Amino acid sequence: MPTQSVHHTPDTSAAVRQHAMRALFDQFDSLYEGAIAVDCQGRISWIDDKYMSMLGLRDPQQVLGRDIEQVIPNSLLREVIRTAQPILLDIMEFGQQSFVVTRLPLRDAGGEVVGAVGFVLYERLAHLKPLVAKFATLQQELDAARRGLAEHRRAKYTLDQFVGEAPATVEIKRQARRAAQQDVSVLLLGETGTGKEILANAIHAMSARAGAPFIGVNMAAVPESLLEAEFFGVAPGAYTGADKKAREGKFKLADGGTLFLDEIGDMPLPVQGKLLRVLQEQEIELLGSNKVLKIDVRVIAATSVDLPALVAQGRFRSDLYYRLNVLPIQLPPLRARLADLASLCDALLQQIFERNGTRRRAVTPAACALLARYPWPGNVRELRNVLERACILSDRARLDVDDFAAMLPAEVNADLAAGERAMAGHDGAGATSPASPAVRPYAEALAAFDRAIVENALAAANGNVPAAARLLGLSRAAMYKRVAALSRRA
Ligand SMILES: Nc1ncnc2c1ncn2[C@@H]1O[C@H](COP(=O)(O)OP(=O)(O)OP(=O)(O)O)[C@@H](O)[C@H]1O
Repeated sequence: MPTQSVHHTPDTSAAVRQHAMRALFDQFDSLYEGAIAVDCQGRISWIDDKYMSMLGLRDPQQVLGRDIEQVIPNSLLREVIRTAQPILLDIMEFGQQSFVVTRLPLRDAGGEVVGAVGFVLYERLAHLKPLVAKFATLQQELDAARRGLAEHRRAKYTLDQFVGEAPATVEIKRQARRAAQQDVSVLLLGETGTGKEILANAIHAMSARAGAPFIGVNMAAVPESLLEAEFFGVAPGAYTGADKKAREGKFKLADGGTLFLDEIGDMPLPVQGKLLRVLQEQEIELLGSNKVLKIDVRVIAATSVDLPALVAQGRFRSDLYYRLNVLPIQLPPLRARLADLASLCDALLQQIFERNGTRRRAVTPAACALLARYPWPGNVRELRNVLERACILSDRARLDVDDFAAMLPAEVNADLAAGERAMAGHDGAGATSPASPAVRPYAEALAAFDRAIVENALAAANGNVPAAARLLGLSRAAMYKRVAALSRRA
């Protein structure tokens, strides 16, 4: 078949184009729900009646001349002017509604962008409905994920979860309540596993910041090279080859809430300087940009090391130490509040029961007496580990002395046996005999305990230090320090 071609003169082309434009405009006029135009500075220059009624406005004078974002916060008309490019199809949120919109730049006779016009096409285009429905589902999923994340960032613990009634524990709780009422830095001091993180959570949960996030960073767990990015965030494309997207730092995530800095003694000196500046100025600078962000964060720091000693050695900045040490709270080790042992066992066994779903256990008074003879270098965390292991190894509902004996150093059991013999008068030398093998100078006995505990754990872990640290509920750093100290003493 011969192909037929139609030739148009320039005159007929222009006429067809004009006709098509008119038809398109007539069609378009009945299709859109509202239209708005802005000038080249993003100020509203025109709005039609339909858009006015969608926005609940009566008089155009209420909006004419105002910045577009003041009336339609999510408008991208300014972006259209900046790029001189249309956004042909988009979904724009307005309050609870989602509008399907199209945005076009407006040009003058010379082609210069002099403004932009936006149309709302919502629902008139039936084939967009599945897209809108999909968008609504995704939006709901995103909202749910955001709620979940916010929930996750709330404080996990309250003061009720800080178990104990010993006078020292009651005093700590009193200090925590006071700290919650004051919006100042708090420094929690205490050996590993004494409950510093629980207390930090509880202070946040009782403070005016309770509705905002509680964000924790453990200085010992983040490699030094990543700490700054972790804290302050990264600007988009800050590094070549790195994430092109911006990454929010912990300070930004904690904005309005509390930032918990665990093991602050492990913070490298350069980061200490930056932290001090942030605390003083309450603003952060994203890595890879000179953009400064205002933030409002309360810091609770914690340490298990002697910070003044680090200051004296030049490993911790004294100005930062004073800045953090506004309100210090000293958490005593478990061995100094043995009156809490029974209620701690009870609460921890309840937690283990809830988590593992096995039978609910208790500890006999005799077993509690045995546990009280152990100095607990890993404190409550170690107690929890020991109870958890006993629950795995024993079938008894009431855990007894022999359920724990194998887990504790021989010295603890020997002391108990000697004590029992002495009480029963079977050692031939009388209950108060000074020659009893169990009695020796406190420091010497403690050192022997320490050695036995570490050796015991190392043997159980086949010499693997991190595994032994886990068994004892100690941090790896704390365990390495103990092993080094023992080999120095040996
Ligand atoms: N008073 C307490 N009541 C109940 N549980 C406690 C208490 N103190 C500590 N724990 C438990 O012991 C474990 C260690 O507590 P936490 O992490 O708060 O200690 P920490 O002092 O922050 O330790 P680290 O210095 O090693 O980070 C957690 O499982 C916690 O639930």
